[in-house]
Amino acid sequence: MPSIFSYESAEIDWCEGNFEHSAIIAEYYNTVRRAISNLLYGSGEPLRDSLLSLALWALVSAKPGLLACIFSTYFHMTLSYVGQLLDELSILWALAAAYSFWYPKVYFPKFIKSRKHFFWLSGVTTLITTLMSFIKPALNAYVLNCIAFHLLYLTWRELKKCNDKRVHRTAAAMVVWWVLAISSWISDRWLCGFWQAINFPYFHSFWHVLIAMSLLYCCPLVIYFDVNYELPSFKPKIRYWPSDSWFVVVPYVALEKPYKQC
Ligand SMILES: CCCCCCCC/C=C\CCCCCCCC(=O)N[C@@H](CO)[C@H](O)/C=C/CCCCCCCCCCCCC
Ligand SMILES: [Ca+2]
Ligand SMILES: [Zn+2]
Repeated sequence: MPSIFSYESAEIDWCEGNFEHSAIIAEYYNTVRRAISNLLYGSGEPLRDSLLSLALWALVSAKPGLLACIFSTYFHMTLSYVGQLLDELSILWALAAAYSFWYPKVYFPKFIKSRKHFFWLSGVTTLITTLMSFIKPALNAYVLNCIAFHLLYLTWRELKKCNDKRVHRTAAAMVVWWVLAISSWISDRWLCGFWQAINFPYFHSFWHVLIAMSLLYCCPLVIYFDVNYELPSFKPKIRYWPSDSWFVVVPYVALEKPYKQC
């Protein structure tokens, strides 16, 4: 009986051939491109030019989210059962942390009266889903990806109330990158036979870069809406680095204190 740490003991195997480029890295391109997208994921941090967004970012999503990136790299190196579960559970916990801190109060269920209650609800839900993830690990990634549809719904509701063109541009970019990312993820899972027949089994490695790009736009949006709800004395602005005129930009949140009227 192979150990849960053994190479290729995971319930999932991606389209890329195993050990074709290295004796110790099972999926070379999935591992390398994962590492590159880690840099993308981390690169947005220094551009947040306010202590508040840095603190929030560091406190909540950067650490668990970066753990997801590290475990995903380990998963592709080994394709082990432990690697798969660490990858998926770290995403679950990163999402749970992000929801716990940043889910707008206006969307709380009626029986939830405070952020503290919502923390408890998130914690219990995360514990139950963590235990359930061991039942059929092959389904975990599909369930996790469905969370993106809830994020799309929340974005749609917030954009209906917002007239800031930059916010709309950032949300549109986030959705475009996510559509490209999820298309690559599904293509690798369901059309692997075709891609292997034409010797091009790299769509999952594209997923890693594309989902990192989508998150690069998602996180400033989340912080923007959070500041609007939680810090009404500040005026959040979405800005682009290096400048608006570039096609691919790194968005970040700038906090402008409105001028005192008196
Ligand atoms: C108020 C809510 C705020 C939410 C902010 C979002 C915080 C995101 C935190 C963590 C997400 C990390 C996702 C990176 C995944 C890297 C690991 C990976 O790719 N693993 C794969 C195997 O290598 C595995 O098959 C993937 C499993 C599913 C990943 C699900 C991603 C969650 C959805 C992220 C939302 C993207 C934003 C776009 C919304 C339209
Ligand atoms: Ca493979
Ligand atoms: Zn992957």
